[in-house]
Amino acid sequence: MSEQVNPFESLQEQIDDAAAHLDASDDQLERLKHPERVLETTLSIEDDDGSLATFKAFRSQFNGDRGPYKGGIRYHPGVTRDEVKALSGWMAYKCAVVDIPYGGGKGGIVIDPKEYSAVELERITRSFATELRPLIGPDRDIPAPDVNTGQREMNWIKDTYETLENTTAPGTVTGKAIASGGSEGRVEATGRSVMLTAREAFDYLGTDVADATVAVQGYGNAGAIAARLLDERGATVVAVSDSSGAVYNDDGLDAEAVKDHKNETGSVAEYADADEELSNRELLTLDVDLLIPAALENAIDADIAADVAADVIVEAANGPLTPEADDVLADRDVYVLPDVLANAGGVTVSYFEWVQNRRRFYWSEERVNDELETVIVNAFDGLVETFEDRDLPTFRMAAYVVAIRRILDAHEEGGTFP
Ligand SMILES: NC(=O)C1=CN([C@@H]2O[C@H](COP(=O)(O)OP(=O)(O)OC[C@H]3O[C@@H](n4cnc5c(N)ncnc54)[C@H](OP(=O)(O)O)[C@@H]3O)[C@@H](O)[C@H]2O)C=CC1
Ligand SMILES: O=C(O)CCC(=O)C(=O)O
Repeated sequence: MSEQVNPFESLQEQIDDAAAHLDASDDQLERLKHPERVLETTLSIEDDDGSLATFKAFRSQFNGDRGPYKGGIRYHPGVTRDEVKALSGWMAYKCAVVDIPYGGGKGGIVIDPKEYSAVELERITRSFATELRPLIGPDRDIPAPDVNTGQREMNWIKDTYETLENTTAPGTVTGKAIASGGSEGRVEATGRSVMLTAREAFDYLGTDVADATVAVQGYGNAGAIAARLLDERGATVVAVSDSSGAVYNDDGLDAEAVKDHKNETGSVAEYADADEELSNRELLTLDVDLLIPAALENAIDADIAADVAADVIVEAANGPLTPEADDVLADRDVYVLPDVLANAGGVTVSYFEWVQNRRRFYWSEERVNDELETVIVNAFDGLVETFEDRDLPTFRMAAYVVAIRRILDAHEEGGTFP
């Protein structure tokens, strides 16, 4: 991955590009290029050997014009302040694209969780939750899972918050286990919106995703579930990867069996039914119909973009293309369905979870999936309408035009507090 591209600068460049297509002043747009506030803190815990261990951690609250800040918490050694700021901005634009009543936030801890025991991770998470407590809450800022976090971490955050506040407030955090007030369908939601976006995109282009060959980079929550749902629809998933490598089978991989293999061994590598192992670059430049980057930012730079052979890219990850790669792919007429639409299923079902928590009334999985489909299809249709009516260069630009207008409208309606 190209280290030198700063995701926060990429986000700001995207807003600058959108400016040409918007009726908004420079000052209005400047406000939408920076977070409203960022918490930077150092967590310290006693590790299993009794020594002190410290970790840098961040929470960025980007924009709250449309509702409480909302977004995941990432555990990764590559987390930086600027990465978290960028991810919080993409959350604000994403929530506006799918028109759910949230602003954008994101958090992260600089840690490789694979190096710590479950007990240590619980201490670290509870320490972070304690630092976050004054900032979060069901009407302030609502964390959720991201890379290397899931139900377990969300349950710990909820429990810490509720204990310190002496209350029950399950809507303080989403992506919880069902027994802790989670929603049916949340675990699958991000992969489901990737599948729905791919389905709609192929339909728009006059083909059927069921006939598509697919490569997926990243085999965690977003990537593995998108692969499974596409496999179930009849698409042929020929290649998948994780941080240890990539596997390929010309006749198609069984997405669920690859996941079982990864659960057993920790990696997709050496999956028995693979014809061959590929490098990361080989996977990203495979001659497939659909490429799904589902790992981290900057996975595809201009150099790789020049060799991408897929017709359609659906961004499951946040910010997987550098701005230069975006330009190269637009010039080459590769259709890119942007992250702020394609992976918005996660935050959409988080919104459903929050609604259910507030009403203390829980929905069936069928209802969750139906309502998610309506949100994603409506957002897709709105984006296509803007793309065509305004003759915009990319779907990403259409998404920013829609989202920025919605955020500015909310801000203007709110008036000015001196
Ligand atoms: N979880 C969610 O609800 C949402 C997630 N997203 C975005 O989706 C992306 C993935 O998140 P998520 O699936 O939750 O995270 P996970 O931690 O569940 O999975 C991340 C996957 O990416 C793999 N990976 C990491 N580095 C590389 C690399 N260099 N090459 C190939 N694979 C790599 C990891 O490999 P390994 O398993 O070997 O570590 C893992 O399989 C992120 O951009 C996230 O922000 C967006 C919306 C919602
Ligand atoms: O579910 C959520 O609130 C946010 C998920 C997330 O972090 C993302 O969409 O990038």
